Amino acid sequence: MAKVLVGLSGGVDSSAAAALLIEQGHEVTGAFMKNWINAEGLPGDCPWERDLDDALAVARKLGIEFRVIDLIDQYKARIVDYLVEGYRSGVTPNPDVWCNREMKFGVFLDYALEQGFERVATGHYARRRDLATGQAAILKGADPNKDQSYFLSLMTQRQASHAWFPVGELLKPAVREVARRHDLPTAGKKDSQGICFIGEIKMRDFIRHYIPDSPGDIVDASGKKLGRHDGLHLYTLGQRKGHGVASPRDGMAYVVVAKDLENNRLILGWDEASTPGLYSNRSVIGTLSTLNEPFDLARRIEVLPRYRAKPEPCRLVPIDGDRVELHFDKPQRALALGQIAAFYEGGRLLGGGVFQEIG
Ligand SMILES: Nc1ncnc2c1ncn2[C@@H]1O[C@H](COP(=O)(O)OP(=O)(O)OP(=O)(O)O)[C@@H](O)[C@H]1O
Repeated sequence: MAKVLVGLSGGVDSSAAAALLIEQGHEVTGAFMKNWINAEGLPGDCPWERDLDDALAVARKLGIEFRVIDLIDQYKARIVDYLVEGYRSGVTPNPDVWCNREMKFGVFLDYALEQGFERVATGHYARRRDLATGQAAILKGADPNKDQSYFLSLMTQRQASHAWFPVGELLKPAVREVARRHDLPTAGKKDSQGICFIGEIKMRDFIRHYIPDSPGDIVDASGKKLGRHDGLHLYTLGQRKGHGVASPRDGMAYVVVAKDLENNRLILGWDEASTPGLYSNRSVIGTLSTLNEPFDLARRIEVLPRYRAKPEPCRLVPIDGDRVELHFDKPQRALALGQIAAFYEGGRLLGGGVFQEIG
């Protein structure tokens, strides 16, 4: 039996995680992290109060202690600032990955350990295993449609050793069944959308609140003007929609192939393999983080260059400290600076890093 602090988000997954731990005989406390309360009134729905009510109702139903932990300042410093800085500098940040490392298994885990808990559990779809070496490994979740191990790819061994993911062993329908069995008010609640904690606020509205528009020209590779953009930070490499330029070629879309930061120009090209800049089979990965041991470079591994991507065979070559060269077997479309690469061997998560150079 262990003393566990469960992150109750007010969703069905974390509710079921708490119920499963109780069934297994652990001493469970629930906690809601108050990270983002939309104090600045951004447009969109930020349902944190509803989520807090739901989390409290679940804890009551399960008969467990419930705490609300105010992490607003830490969330601002560790996630919001990172997000805004990333967009300001023209890269594509991934707040969900950083949130696990910095918040749920960062500040929240530190709080839990200080308070005498041995573990932090969440409703992530991932599996944790004890290795013969005494270390903890993270595997993909049992439900291939829900696997969230990608978001855990920057976690450290210390963090993983204190983590539990009870619903990761189950398929989603079975998770809802656990919630129904315990008559939890979240059993039928629909899955949340939007970025970590910011609820249903659209990323574009979020960015616009912090970074003023900076309009400029949209051009093709030859420099011919195709239209106007609102600011380079509002576009992502490979983006097909939202740039407002209709393609004159049947069945062939215009996509974002580059950002010319110096001249504030957005460059579009055809969505095909021969378009310069759109496909690449080499990149530099920085902030490399490994879960169990440094990568054995002789081994063939796979990488997810983004969430829900297909695993791609790849090879790593060390550069220095926490940087490696990543070579894909096949050229990849629209790799974006700032995004996270998650490395796997079969179903096991090896670690991850940040795209720092492409091509
Ligand atoms: N505000 C929060 N307070 C406490 N824990 C949280 C909070 N937000 C997320 N978590 C924890 O992190 C897990 C993954 O978060 P994510 O936002 O991906 O939720 P989810 O997959 O929609 O799960 P859920 O159905 O539990 O909301 C949650 O299952 C929960 O354990």
